[in-house]
Amino acid sequence: METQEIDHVGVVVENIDQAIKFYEEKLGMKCIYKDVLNDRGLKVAFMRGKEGETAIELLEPVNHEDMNNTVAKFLKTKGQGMHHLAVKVSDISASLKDLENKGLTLIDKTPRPGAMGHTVAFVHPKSVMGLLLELVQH
Ligand SMILES: C[C@@H](C(=O)O)C(=O)SCCNC(=O)CCNC(=O)[C@H](O)C(C)(C)COP(=O)(O)OP(=O)(O)OC[C@H]1O[C@@H](n2cnc3c(N)ncnc32)[C@H](O)[C@@H]1OP(=O)(O)O
Repeated sequence: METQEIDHVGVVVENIDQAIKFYEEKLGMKCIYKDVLNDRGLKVAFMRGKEGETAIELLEPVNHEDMNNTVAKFLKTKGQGMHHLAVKVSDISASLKDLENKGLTLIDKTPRPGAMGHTVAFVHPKSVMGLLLELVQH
């Protein structure tokens, strides 16, 4: 597969509204998108700098006690912080097939809808040197 660019870095936070305020006031970033993904049990917000295209995706679980929610589980066990790296690709299905052929472990065998109307799929951190990798196709 070919990575087009780093799309975003996922960061898990305790309180998304406080986090947005922090990124705006302390780091001078702008919130370009905010949503609640009810099917995923997640509140998400995308933050961007003045010139860059690469975003920070803030993630807060809707229900912090739901240990079936991977983000709630992450928050409980590891605390706030970096969660995943998302790279943009032009053909996500072909990229998944390529990674599988190269021996990487796919979490999502087929792409699914993600935030901002994009299509996404995750690759297991155990097969990416400890990094939870997300493929994104716009
Ligand atoms: C909206 C959408 C979008 O962008 O559009 C999103 O962002 S959704 C963002 C949220 N969705 C996702 O993250 C979906 C993909 N993620 C997953 O399916 C899960 O989080 C897994 C990565 C499979 C981990 O789940 P699991 O229940 O197995 O967790 P676990 O706590 O038992 O962890 C198993 C092993 O993986 C490691 N591990 C867990 N989460 C990790 C992470 N974020 N980065 C790196 N390593 C991680 C643990 O330390 C552990 O290693 P040891 O065994 O060495 O202790």
